[in-house]
Amino acid sequence: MSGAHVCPTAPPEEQPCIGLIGMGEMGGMYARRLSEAGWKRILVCDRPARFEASVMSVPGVTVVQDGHYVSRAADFIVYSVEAEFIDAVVAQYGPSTKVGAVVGGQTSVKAPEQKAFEKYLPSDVEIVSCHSLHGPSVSPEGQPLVLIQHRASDRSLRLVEDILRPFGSRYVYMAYEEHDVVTANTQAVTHAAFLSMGTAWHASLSYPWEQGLYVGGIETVKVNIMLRIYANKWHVYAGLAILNPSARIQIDQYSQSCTEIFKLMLEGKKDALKERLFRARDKVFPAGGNGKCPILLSESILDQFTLGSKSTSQSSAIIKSAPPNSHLSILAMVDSWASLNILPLGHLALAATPIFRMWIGVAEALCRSEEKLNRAIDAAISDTAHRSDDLEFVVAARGWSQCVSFGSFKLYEERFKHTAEFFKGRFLEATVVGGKMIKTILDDAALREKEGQSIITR
Ligand SMILES: NC(=O)C1=CN([C@@H]2O[C@H](COP(=O)(O)OP(=O)(O)OC[C@H]3O[C@@H](n4cnc5c(N)ncnc54)[C@H](OP(=O)(O)O)[C@@H]3O)[C@@H](O)[C@H]2O)C=CC1
Ligand SMILES: O=C(O)C(=O)Cc1ccc(O)cc1
Repeated sequence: MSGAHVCPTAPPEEQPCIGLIGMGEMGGMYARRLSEAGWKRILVCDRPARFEASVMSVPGVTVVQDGHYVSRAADFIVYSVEAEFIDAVVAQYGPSTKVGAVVGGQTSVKAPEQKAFEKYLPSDVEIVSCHSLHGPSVSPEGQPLVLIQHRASDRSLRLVEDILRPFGSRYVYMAYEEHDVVTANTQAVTHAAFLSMGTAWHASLSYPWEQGLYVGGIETVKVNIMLRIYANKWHVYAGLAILNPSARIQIDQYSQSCTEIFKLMLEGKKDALKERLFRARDKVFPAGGNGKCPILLSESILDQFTLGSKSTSQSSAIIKSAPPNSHLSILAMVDSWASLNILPLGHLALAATPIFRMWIGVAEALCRSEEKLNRAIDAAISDTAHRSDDLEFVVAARGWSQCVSFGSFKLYEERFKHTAEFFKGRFLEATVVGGKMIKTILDDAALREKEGQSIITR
């Protein structure tokens, strides 16, 4: 390719050839969006055994047998495969990469990807990696897209920027190492919390929002996101938890924080609990802070996204009668960040995934309100309505932490799929309602950011 900018309105012969290896959720989303943008030379493949099944009639997209056919022809190649397999896949196809091509990967954890690229890509191939910080069903417009100029000229970085520009994402430039620290800070504990919620509710054999528990306001966010995560691919969460060393430490601390807080609850040590949680609150959400407040919509708007509710009047009656919650999952998250001196609020502007944006919004809404925080602490000490769920939650958080520390993909897969199976019948509603909730929250945040108000107090 010449050094000039490339653009999808150019004649096909002047366009770069774009290669995608791995045609699952993210590879498929990239293929469709690149085609919609007008790119006309897109070569894609999945596993050779799926060649026939992968054939699609998307303008500009040609499905080929395997990664060799992609690698030898494409000017920019994105590997969108499981992090667990990136080494094996790059070992297989990397040496076939066209001289002078640029290679990147979509993996959520970059250490194994970097190692594989450095090991197997010929030295005349450049590396500009990427990572769309959102799931495949979220529009990339306005979302962060990490670009990593690792072993590459500015010209190659520009080629990748030009190719991905039609997504309308916001480029965030990072080094490989920084990527893994930032994504651990934003995703590790966030996912551990939702996975543990699912495991705990599954252990109780209940869909609590259908019985008047965990409904309305921030409870609605918990349920919707838990279901959203279990509806996604297990290996996405396994990869970023098991293969990112910073993530492991944080998931372990999360489980520790859950246990210690729960012990204070059982012992009725209200002063100690209060002192610990307020200290954590002050560290993670400092007074005055950056003048910004949570991304979260008002509780009444969130109420609209309650799952399983028959009518608005019925659901508001349920919400009013719902017992107060200790919010162990949220408070343990804030406590674990404070214990590890992590300030994830700082990543909000640059590198927040939609789920992290909402979840830290929930935590901030709880922590910045003395009244809400005191109510959660009172409930933790005196109200036993949620105690058995909290116990299950502590056990679940410990289980996930052990699973990650053992580094077992097999165990992770079994735990994940076992619980996903239990919630399967609720995924459709959660995808529709949760999708609307995410869109409403993100649109609201974007609007306010545009208006220069930044994030809210309402
Ligand atoms: N889903 C998400 O929310 C996000 C995921 N990511 C990252 O993107 C990557 C892909 O994730 P996602 O698309 O969700 O996962 P999928 O499982 O949907 O897609 C991965 C695809 O790659 C295929 N594959 C595996 N080995 C090969 C091979 N040798 N040649 C060609 N294809 C192969 C897989 O086949 P098989 O199933 O048979 O193994 C599968 O079809 C992961 O690293 C993930 O961490 C990043 C951002 C968001
Ligand atoms: O927003 C989240 O945390 C998600 O669960 C979706 C997701 C998963 C993996 C990524 O690498 C990026 C985004």
